[in-house]
Amino acid sequence: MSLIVTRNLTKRYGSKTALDDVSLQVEAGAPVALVGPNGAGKTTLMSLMCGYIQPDGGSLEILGHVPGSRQLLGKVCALPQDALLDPNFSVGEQLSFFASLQGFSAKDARREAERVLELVELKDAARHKPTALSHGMGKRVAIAQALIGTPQLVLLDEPTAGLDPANARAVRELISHASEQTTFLISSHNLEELERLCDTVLYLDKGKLSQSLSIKSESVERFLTLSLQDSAGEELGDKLSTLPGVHSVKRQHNGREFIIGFEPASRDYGLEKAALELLAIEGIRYRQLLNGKSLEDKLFS
Ligand SMILES: Nc1ncnc2c1ncn2[C@@H]1O[C@H](COP(=O)(O)OP(=O)(O)OP(=O)(O)O)[C@@H](O)[C@H]1O
Repeated sequence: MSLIVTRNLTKRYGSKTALDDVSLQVEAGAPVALVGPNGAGKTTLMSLMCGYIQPDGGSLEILGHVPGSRQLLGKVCALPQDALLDPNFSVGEQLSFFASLQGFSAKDARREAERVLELVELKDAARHKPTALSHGMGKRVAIAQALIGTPQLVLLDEPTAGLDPANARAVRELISHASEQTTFLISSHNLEELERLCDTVLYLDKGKLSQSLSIKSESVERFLTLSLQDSAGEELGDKLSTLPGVHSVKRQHNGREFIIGFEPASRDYGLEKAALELLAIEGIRYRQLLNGKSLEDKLFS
């Protein structure tokens, strides 16, 4: 059974249509990205999935049930963008309480709190009050809260917003790790991060699902993305076009990036070598040479 199915899902706030006829299907598995500009309807879609608000048209089912129904208790969890814990109780007490709300006995609830804190590598934080935690630790605790009871679907809104690179990486790693049991739907503006984590991207724009693409299924072999330290002119594009197997070169970001399309048959790393040799001859310094297009390019080119 599909994890999420929406058919012609529509939500209005007064005269504003926040979600417009959205039909999509998500299967359980690797994390799914939900992207789109500000006001595109991402939070609205997540709120509908949580059952916090009701649709005005169409249908939405999670694991075959209407959001908010008893059958989904403990199976769907959400980490809102600004999840807050009560400053008056210790982290362990609060997580045990949330576990008991899901039906765990008092003893099992304490164990479950310990288990999820261990998952986010914050076992020692159990006795601390939330005010004693750094922002990054607080975010990890909130994710631990979302993992109580090993739900089948966890909705994450900007899970690494405001985190330093080390904490952001820790959060990404724990999402990857927990993905073996739980499917994450991640709303974020950080495309680079989503690309690392997710297999599928849902792109909302002005309330409409304008694209749904599988990042992994697209052949990553047919493009190279060359990023330079400084910008280079069209001449570099012309020279790259003459390399064996190249069928297109797109210059972008004021000449700081070139997307090189090439024939899959020429996939023997010869092209990478030839491109790097060309840069060396031209005295052009590069930042990186990546296989495939960035998610940004896939969505917007
Ligand atoms: N409670 C509300 N009342 C009226 N309009 C709302 C309400 N919530 C959202 N909207 C409007 O619905 C549209 C979709 O908003 P939503 O918050 O779902 O977008 P979003 O994609 O999450 O945006 P962001 O990336 O800025 O968080 C916006 O135009 C927003 O102004």
